[in-house]
Amino acid sequence: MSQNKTIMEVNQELVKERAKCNFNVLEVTHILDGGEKNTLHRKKIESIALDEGAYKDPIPEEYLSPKEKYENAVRKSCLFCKIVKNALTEFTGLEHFSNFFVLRRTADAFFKEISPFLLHLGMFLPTILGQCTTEQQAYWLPRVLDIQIIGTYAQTELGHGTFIRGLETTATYDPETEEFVLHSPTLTSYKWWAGGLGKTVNYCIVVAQLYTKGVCHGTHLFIVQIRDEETHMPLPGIKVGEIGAKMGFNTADNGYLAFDHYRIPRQNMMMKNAQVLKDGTYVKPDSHGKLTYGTMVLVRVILVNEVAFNLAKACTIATRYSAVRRQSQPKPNEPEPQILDYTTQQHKLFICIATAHALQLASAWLWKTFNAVMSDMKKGNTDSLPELHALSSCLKALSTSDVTSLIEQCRYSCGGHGYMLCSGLPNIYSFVTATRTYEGDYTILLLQTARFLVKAYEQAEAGTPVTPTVLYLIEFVSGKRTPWDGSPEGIIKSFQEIAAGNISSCVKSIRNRMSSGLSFEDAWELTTIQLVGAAEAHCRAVISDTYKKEIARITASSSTNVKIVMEQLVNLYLHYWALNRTGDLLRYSSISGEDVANLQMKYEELLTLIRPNAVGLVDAFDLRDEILHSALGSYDGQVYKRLFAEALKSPLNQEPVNETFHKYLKPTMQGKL
Ligand SMILES: CCCCCCCC/C=C\CCCC(=O)SCCNC(=O)CCNC(=O)[C@H](O)C(C)(C)COP(=O)(O)OP(=O)(O)OC[C@H]1O[C@@H](n2cnc3c(N)ncnc32)[C@H](O)[C@@H]1OP(=O)(O)O
Ligand SMILES: Cc1cc2nc3c(=O)[nH]c(=O)nc-3n(C[C@H](O)[C@H](O)[C@H](O)COP(=O)(O)OP(=O)(O)OC[C@H]3O[C@@H](n4cnc5c(N)ncnc54)[C@H](O)[C@@H]3O)c2cc1C
Repeated sequence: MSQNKTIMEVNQELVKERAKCNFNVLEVTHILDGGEKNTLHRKKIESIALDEGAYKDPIPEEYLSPKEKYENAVRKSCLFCKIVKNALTEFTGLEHFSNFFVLRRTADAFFKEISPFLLHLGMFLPTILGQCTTEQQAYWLPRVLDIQIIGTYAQTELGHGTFIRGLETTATYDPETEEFVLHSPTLTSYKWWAGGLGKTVNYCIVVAQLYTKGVCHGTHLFIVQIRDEETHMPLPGIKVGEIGAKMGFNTADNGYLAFDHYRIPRQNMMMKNAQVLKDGTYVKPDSHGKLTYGTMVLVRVILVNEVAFNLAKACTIATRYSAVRRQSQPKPNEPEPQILDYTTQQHKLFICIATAHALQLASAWLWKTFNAVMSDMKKGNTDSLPELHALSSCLKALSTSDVTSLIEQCRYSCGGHGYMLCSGLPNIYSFVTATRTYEGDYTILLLQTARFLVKAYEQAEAGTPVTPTVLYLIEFVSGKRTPWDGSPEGIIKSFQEIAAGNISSCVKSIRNRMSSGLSFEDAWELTTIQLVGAAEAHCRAVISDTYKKEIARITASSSTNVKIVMEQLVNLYLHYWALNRTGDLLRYSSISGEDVANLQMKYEELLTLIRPNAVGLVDAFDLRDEILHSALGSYDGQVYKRLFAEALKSPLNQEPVNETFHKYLKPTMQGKL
């Protein structure tokens, strides 16, 4: 286990916990990394980036002013890139993204909040890979990968984020000069939010309404230089700045951008899908109308992995702390128990461990699906894009929403100390809660999935084939039901029945509303609460099914105890969500009140079974202390020593008496103010 260089003796509570663990921790680490080779590769990159301690801050980030925080984050972004440059240049295509995940994870040691370069690697680079022609890539990629230029992705405007078709920035083609003229006609058309735009980047992908020969062809993507490469001054015709203080992301210099008839060369339109020829002729993409939305789909896929990783961090912190912390005295004359021994604490934490596994595996599966669809699309086949869009939308929505709640649950589980910034939990929370909004708001994305589900339901009714993730609809419309048996497979089946039942209810509501005279749009609108519920139920069934199948596949050759503990976590996940949805189960499956009571008993048994392995399970995430940034969650469990050491760093503790005593307190207390 690679750990922080500032070694303290390991707390005896954790020594005992580790001795109790009955499975091979490294074996589980390999499962989570996708194989031993990946673990070794990850550790190598972590070692290159972290062993020399370059991530360390002279002054803790939280005590810096906003400007100093930003400057420190830029310094460390450059340092990080310098250190991992070789790994960066391996990004020759999307298939090398495993490196990308490792680098993203390692970078957390450098940033308690966010790197101002996040969008350069997270969106600028992937958009160039996904939206540029081969010739354009040959021009831009070396500059991007070598960090000769730094870019971001500016789509959202002050007036519109969700509704992309409503964006107001225009790009009007001028055949005389073979240039596009970018313009921001209103205040609401100002680009708003792009990470790194405020002060860091000199290039930017801009999403704008394309006009040529007097016709608007909808939104397209353009690469735009916004700052001088030597002086970094905004170029004439560009208004750019930072949008101000936020709940998190404060080192990401999210920015605004406006254009005053700003000209860019024709070649700067990203032309993989649609083109504008020299004379202004527009060439439409011949396959799918939403290909310019490709980066959003990719980043939604990536975000499932991202939040799984953040949940792993949060539950590592909270579980280790709960093993060290003792509180209350339920039995007289006995020692105070470790808080991890309280069943309610196990209820708060073990679902977090199981969810981190479930989402990690679902994200790996989604990643494979994404690559398969991309490879089909290279051959001109876009048939599976709607299913990928529906899947990536609901998985992004549900994973970010679940993880946001569970991270907050981890903080609650650490009592008062969880509220300290040095616990690490507030920073993890403020980062993850934003993921629920950006790259497609929760409700919006579930409604996109619902569109797909309603269509799939109609196909199933009509007897036409449906895609793999909605096959369960065929059984449902044929009236076949599986009797409740309480097995893991049975629970998954019942989740599918809940999803199918919910979709069927939505379809009925829409049809009833339309037959009473409403338009489709109005009937749909009035049904949206149910539609969101149906998409959520579908996604829960997909995650549960994938989690169970992937664990069975991956652990087929694992040692017995690893198999057992992994299966316990799968069952815990299934029981937790079944109990959470008893209303739906009673409505759509054959479960009885007694079955619900049995489900509860089984759930509580699982908590007891998992308890001795809890610390081993979070150790298996193999998160270096430098990445955790937590006084509560470090590998050595020296919670109190670390909390006190953090308190001593407070600027208020650098002098015995603060000057406000002489200025205000003393005069007030002496009645002289
Ligand atoms: C390891 C790296 C770490 C993390 C990575 C980086 C993180 C960086 C941090 C922050 C980055 C934040 C970046 C951003 O937020 S960028 C801005 C993102 N914005 C959004 O996501 C906006 C959300 N809105 C939309 O996606 C769409 O506008 C919409 C809501 C889906 C509606 O679009 P539109 O009005 O054009 O479409 P319709 O509703 O009319 O639908 C028409 C049909 O098209 C289908 N559709 C829609 N989108 C897609 C798609 N992406 N792919 C395929 N198909 C799509 C839709 O379902 C309709 O189909 P139908 O068959 O029903 O007609
Ligand atoms: C930290 C952070 C970083 C970001 N980084 C970037 C970036 O780098 N680049 C970029 O371009 N953008 C970025 N964004 C912007 C982000 O993508 C948008 O904020 C997001 O897509 C939501 O859009 P909105 O803000 O317009 O919300 P709105 O659409 O105004 O949503 C407000 C509310 O209205 C509801 N609503 C809206 N439309 C409907 C509907 N049709 N039906 C039902 N309910 C609806 C939503 O569900 C939500 O509850 C970032 C945002 C954040 C918070």
